[in-house]
Amino acid sequence: MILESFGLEKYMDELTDIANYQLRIMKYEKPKTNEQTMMAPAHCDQNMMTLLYQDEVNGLEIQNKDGEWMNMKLSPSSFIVIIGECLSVWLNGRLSSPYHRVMMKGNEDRYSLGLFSTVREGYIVKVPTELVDEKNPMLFKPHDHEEFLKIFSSEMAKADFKSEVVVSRLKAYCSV
Ligand SMILES: O=C(O)CCC(=O)C(=O)O
Ligand SMILES: [Fe+2]
Repeated sequence: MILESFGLEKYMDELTDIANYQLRIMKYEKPKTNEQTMMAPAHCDQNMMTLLYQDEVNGLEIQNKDGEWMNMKLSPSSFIVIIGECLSVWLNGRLSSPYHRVMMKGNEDRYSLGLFSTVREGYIVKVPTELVDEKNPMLFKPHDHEEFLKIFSSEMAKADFKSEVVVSRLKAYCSV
């Protein structure tokens, strides 16, 4: 759908071939106090795309363009699709990657299921020429996403993750 909307259908096979998937089940234990508690700090996903499912215990919040946090109250049969920074870069910034976090209140544990798609090692993520013209200069240099992730995870391992703002790391890494 995204590729079609930008007239980039010819990249479908290439993006399918180079995709790597990781399925993760995440458990968030109920907060220890009655206060609204941040269980996953605000961040943008660094991968291509995330397909997310949360159980009846809500908690996912997405920031809108006005900077307000919106609680995603999804029906139990809904999935949410999150554009990752890597896809945003590949699209030369045409779509942005939403800033999101997990906030919880109450006395129930929360489970979510995420299918994270990324690109395989050695693949150079490069903005398609179709998205670059005089009005739309190339915003990002080609980059090896695995190389970026290695640097990113070592930075994250050293950082105090709870207070770290994980946003636009990739864009800073490969901006022109
Ligand atoms: O559990 C959730 O709803 C969100 C998890 C998330 O944002 C992530 O793992 O990147
Ligand atoms: Fe995320």
